[in-house]
Amino acid sequence: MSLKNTKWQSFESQVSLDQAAMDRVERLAEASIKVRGQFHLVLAGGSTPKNVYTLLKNISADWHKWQIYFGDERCLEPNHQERNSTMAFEAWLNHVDIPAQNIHVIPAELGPVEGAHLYNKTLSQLGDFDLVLLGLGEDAHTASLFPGHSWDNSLDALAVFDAPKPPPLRISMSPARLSRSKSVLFLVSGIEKQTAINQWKAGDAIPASTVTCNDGVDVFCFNVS
Ligand SMILES: O=C1O[C@H](COP(=O)(O)O)[C@@H](O)[C@H](O)[C@H]1O
Repeated sequence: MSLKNTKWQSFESQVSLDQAAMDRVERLAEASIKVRGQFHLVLAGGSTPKNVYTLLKNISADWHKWQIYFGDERCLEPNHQERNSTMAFEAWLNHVDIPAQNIHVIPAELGPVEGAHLYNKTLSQLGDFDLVLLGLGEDAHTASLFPGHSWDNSLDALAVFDAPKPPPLRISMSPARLSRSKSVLFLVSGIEKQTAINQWKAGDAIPASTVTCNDGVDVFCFNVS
């Protein structure tokens, strides 16, 4: 995507980044619920968003109007500690009143092919998201879109077989599906991600830069510049 359309914001501390991200989610939820009666949010996995999710469990929100999706999942048993959904449930979703049927977990325990097939069915009935949260790996991957892989952008959910970061079997939303959102927000913390940020800012074709948004992609950074 055009770098001009990427809005970089640096924070002085992890706490201030987490607070700003929580505020952004809360504000967009209120706005979406006001306009369309619902808020469709895609969650990032990994470790970076965990504090934001922990903060979100304490806000006051119209939880029944939230719909939750996952940008990617690792093909492991339900409740496995390495699953992205397990982290989100433990940090946040188990503690608020979002109805279970509004939380659309990727059925990754079925394996990449069957799981992606079923998640494609879930997503095919759906319009655009209101907010997509994403992270950035040291190798510049986002969701489970890894450098050197190719993606079928005609699909919403993709089977991933050879992720270089364990586990190798995963399911990911495609760049096209992640780009179907009113807002996109990346959360990036840690000096180990500096190389990936340099590549992104240099305009290299990295997975993170395949996700676009009409209103521009926001990138919240701490400890990278
Ligand atoms: O494996 C994954 O990694 C990325 C980055 O994770 P982080 O621990 O560096 O924050 C994450 O965005 C993705 O959802 C996850 O599956």
